[in-house]
Amino acid sequence: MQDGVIVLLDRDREFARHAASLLGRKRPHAPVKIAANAREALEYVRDEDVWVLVADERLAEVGHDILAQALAVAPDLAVILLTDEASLEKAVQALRAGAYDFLARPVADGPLLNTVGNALERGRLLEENRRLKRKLSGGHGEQILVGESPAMRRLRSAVAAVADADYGVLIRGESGAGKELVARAIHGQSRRKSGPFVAINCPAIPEQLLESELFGHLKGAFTGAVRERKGLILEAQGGTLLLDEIGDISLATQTKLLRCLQERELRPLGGEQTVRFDTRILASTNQNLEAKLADGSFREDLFHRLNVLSIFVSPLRDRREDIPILAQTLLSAACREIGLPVKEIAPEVLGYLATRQWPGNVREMQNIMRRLAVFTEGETVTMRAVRQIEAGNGLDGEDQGRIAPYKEAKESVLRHFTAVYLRQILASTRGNVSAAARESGLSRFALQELIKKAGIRTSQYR
Ligand SMILES: Nc1ncnc2c1ncn2[C@@H]1O[C@H](COP(=O)(O)OP(=O)(O)OP(=O)(O)O)[C@@H](O)[C@H]1O
Repeated sequence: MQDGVIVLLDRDREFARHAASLLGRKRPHAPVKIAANAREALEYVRDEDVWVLVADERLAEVGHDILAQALAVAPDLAVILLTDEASLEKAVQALRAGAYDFLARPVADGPLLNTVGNALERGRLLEENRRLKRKLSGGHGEQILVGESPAMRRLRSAVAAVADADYGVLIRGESGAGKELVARAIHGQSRRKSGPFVAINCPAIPEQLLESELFGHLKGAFTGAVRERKGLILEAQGGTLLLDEIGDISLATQTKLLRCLQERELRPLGGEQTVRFDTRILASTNQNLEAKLADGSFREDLFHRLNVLSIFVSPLRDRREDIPILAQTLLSAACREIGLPVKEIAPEVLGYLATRQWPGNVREMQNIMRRLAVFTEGETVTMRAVRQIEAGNGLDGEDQGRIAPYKEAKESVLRHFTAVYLRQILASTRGNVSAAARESGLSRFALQELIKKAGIRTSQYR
């Protein structure tokens, strides 16, 4: 993988040329540019993915001006100042002004290579950091309950009312209606908000493992327990645990859960000692628990423990006025998730979505918006795109039902893939083609050709 650019700006042209050739040989992953003056250096910083600027402090004209200007454009830039004398005062001045380091003349090859090498290493770490951040964004961090229908307003008031009570809350509603989001909102508005929020989807865990997931186990507690495990109730210590889809847990686990909720302490599998915990337990279900109470498959005493307070999340069909704002919010989030510019939804699409059936509720809408974000070519989502998506075809589906010849179908897939890929990478490098070339492993020229062919304007991403 290539590093970012190194820019050299020195009044001593001879030294600049020597430094460029030395760095070119010893730090071959970083392109080196010699700037003729401060203005040109700043242009490089603005237009290219510059990681390191080695600048003559005297060329900076008025003191550290170039430093301030360069850092204003690229706050992560490492500026190495070349000073005329090695004095503590100089060093302190430069570092205070935001320089990464300084080198006193005459600059020997060793210190130059070391200092620039360290700055490049820092650039790599920053880049990696940005990459991880991009990956992580789109998590549940700032999600809020969107919607202005009376049902949604009532839901938000209910969340606010129960948030601080610290009792159990049973959150009911159809699948995909937003029960987990409500649980997160309760946690986020409670005094436990700085503690962890943990959710466990109970039916997804095999019955014999659920107890150890919840209460933890000691090493050797059962075959396969090769090391001690804490259990989710303790992992959510100081915070909130959501038991998602509580309806189907076995009577044995129900009994253990009830005891632990009553005593506020638990005993890990294979352990003798009990451990006290301070975790708020919320539960959700899309089932008719009353019917389960009646046929004895759910314990009444546990039901009352979990259901001290109860919140109902209505299905999307009962709050259709929320559909347009939800659709736009979910589409924007999906675009951000994959690093594309935010798209708009055409009015006739909003009209259609508002009348459509939503058996999978908000989750179904989220899936559709994610697909539309990827497969919509322009800035606006049209009915044509929606029809393609709903026909289970994210591609050029003008002739539904027709099987295209292999070559044509492959090209169509490739064209879509390339367009999505280019948009994604340009968004992540904010339209910087050199950085995009580096990240993609393509040459700048090849990338530029692809961009041209796809009819994408890079300026749109700056
Ligand atoms: N009012 C809302 N505003 C914004 N996003 C929402 C809203 N309701 C649901 N979502 C989003 O829709 C998706 C499905 O919601 P969630 O997982 O909370 O549903 P659920 O009822 O817990 O589903 P399940 O019963 O299948 O577990 C989530 O990504 C959630 O963030």
